Amino acid sequence: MDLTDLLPVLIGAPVVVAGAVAAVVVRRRGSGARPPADGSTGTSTPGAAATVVPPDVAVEPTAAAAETMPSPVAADAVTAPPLDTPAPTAGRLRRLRERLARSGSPLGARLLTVLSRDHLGEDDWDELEETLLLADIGAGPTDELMTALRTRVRVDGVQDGTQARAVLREQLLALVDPALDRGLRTTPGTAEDGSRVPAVVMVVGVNGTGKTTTVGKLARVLVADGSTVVLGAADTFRAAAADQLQTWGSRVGVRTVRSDRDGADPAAVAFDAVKAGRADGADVVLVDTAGRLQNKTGLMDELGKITRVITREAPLSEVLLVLDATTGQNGLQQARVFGEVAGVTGIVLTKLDGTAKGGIVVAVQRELGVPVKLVGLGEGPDDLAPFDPEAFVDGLLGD
Ligand SMILES: Nc1nc2c(ncn2[C@@H]2O[C@H](COP(=O)(O)OP(=O)(O)OP(=O)(O)O)[C@@H](O)[C@H]2O)c(=O)[nH]1
Repeated sequence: MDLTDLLPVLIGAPVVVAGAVAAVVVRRRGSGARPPADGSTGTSTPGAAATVVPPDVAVEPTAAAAETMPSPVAADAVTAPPLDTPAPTAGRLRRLRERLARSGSPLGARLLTVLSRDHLGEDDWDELEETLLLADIGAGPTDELMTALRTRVRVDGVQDGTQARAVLREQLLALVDPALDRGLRTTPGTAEDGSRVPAVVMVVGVNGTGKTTTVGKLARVLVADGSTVVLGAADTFRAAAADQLQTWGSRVGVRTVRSDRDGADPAAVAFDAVKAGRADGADVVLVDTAGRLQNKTGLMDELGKITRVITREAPLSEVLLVLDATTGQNGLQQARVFGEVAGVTGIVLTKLDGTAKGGIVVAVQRELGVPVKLVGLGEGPDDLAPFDPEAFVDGLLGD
């Protein structure tokens, strides 16, 4: 599958050719490296509930920004570092798939080794089952796959490695479910009064799973495709999270709405972000949230409040749950809780590069009944890819 197949799936918008993207997004090529640690590229106003932080470019402030910014934005532009150019998406897909193939090969290789044996005895079937369970596919899907494989082997026989691969590919693909709608809803909508409202994507999940990083990477993808984006730093629990987000944004010319105080009301920041996005005519507002809530009631209260205030300005288009693929059963437990409290519409599975347990994709989709839409495959700024079932299964099996 190539870029033209992929991008509409990711953002539900027309594909923009690379040259046009560059023209829209980038003034100058940057290093492409990870965001700097200081995040100190914008201005902020003490005392305000939330501050609109301009990107490092001479962008006209929005009405909301103008209320809160103490000095003209253009002053920053003189000394601002150059903007990044997000990696070309065509090359990115190939690179990420190769990485997936490397990380997933233990699963695919082990399965294929067993399945290619001459006569499959019970020990071989046990080995297959164990391999699937160890890869975090989950008990139910493992049973299904075992039954399907046994049937295929009995009916058709598996003569050689090529045939074994074809059978396995078909069955794994069925488990991952290519029919699920994995498109991200990032198209602006219309308010009751007929005015244009941005698509609002809220990102939730336990701390450390990669939420802020994912919001930053996603902003790059959207910007690269020609969308205008505003970020909302509603993870007010950890002060550094707002700095981190602001840094991601400023690298691609995206403004961040944040609070200047630790522990500020996340709902107020989220509201201000959506309001700024609306005033700004942005296409998408991405809202980062905190995940450090001790119990389910607290989580429900906080996410419920954020959702309520956001929807006063614009409906929520997506609630993306970020899960760390390396956490296995813990991740599934988290998924269950967030699924109950947050109305999750899609899953982002991060750190797939750090595990051979790609089977978690299947388990988590089953657990929540919503599709994996994006996968994180590294710490680099462009290591986020739309989840593509065929590429994923091919990655697991190795090309
Ligand atoms: N290897 C790898 N690392 C990742 C990936 N995504 C995120 N990370 C790393 O995971 C760590 C945590 O990421 P954050 O984005 O800060 O996590 P968070 O969920 O926002 O955490 P809090 O702000 O504490 O709630 C960082 O070191 C990221 O670089 C990925 O796909 N692969």
